[in-house]
Amino acid sequence: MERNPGCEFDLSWISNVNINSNAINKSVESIIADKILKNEYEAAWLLKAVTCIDLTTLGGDDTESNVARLCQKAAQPIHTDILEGLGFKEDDIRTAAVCVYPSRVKEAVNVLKKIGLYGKINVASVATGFPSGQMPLKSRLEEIRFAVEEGATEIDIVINRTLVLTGKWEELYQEIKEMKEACGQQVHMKSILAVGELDTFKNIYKASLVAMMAGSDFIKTSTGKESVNATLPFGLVMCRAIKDYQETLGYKVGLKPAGGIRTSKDAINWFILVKEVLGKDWLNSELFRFGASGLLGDIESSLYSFVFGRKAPSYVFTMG
Ligand SMILES: O=C[C@H](O)COP(=O)(O)O
Repeated sequence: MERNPGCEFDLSWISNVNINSNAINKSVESIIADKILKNEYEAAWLLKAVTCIDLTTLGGDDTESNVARLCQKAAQPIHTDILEGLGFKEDDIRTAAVCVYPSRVKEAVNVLKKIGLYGKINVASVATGFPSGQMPLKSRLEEIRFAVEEGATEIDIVINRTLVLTGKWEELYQEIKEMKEACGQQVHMKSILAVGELDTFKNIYKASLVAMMAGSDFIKTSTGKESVNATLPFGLVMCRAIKDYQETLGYKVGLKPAGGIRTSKDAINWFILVKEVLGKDWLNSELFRFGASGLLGDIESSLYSFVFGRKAPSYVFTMG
């Protein structure tokens, strides 16, 4: 798949945007309503969801050992007995990435290299003054370069919300473009819009387009640290921007909902939304990720119930 190279900044594209909030909320309700999946389809979707997870730890108390555990869990996210019950082998399923702070990147890289999975499981790093983005541009760019040098294969930048809220769209474009350049050719860039702080659906749509014009490989809803994070209405607005961008320029940009996604039901609802609005092409880790620290446990527990026909005992799952 050809990656999004971005395009020139085009103010006229974002100038005449109108979004009806009620219509967005109603559309989400109708897209999600009545979609009852058969159990076996649900199990298949949940396994697919696991392969789309950026398994995340972004705590002030992160250490080398919990990063190592995160990487082990990313390598074997689902208990072997459950996988066997579903007809899979131990190493068939792994998460798309682990996601850590820049200072923890090298530790993740070392663990993944040791178990032979560096390059198969991505190492994503948040950067650019995560979560607020309120740092001088120079240090935000420096942070990207540091994470890349440490071995990050994906960078999750946070956009400067001040520029959105004051309508400085071209400046926003320039900043994100510089961030993309700092990532280099190989490393994929996800742009976190922090939608819960952008005030209006219109701003979310515009920020999505600007981030794509500046060359983002993915647009991501949230840092997980805002008071409102990944909601389906925000997701619908971002999906529509992705679709408009693809219809206009021909490039497919990925979506990463992140923040507060905790349950199997949440994961399935996101898949339904993306499938309905963007189509099946988006239902894989090249174009879709869940940023989540706590989703995996619930998915594993749902799959356990599917395979063994009873609720999982609490001692079975220890993390994620
Ligand atoms: O980028 C990922 C988010 O920080 C994860 O948020 P979460 O801890 O609410 O799952």
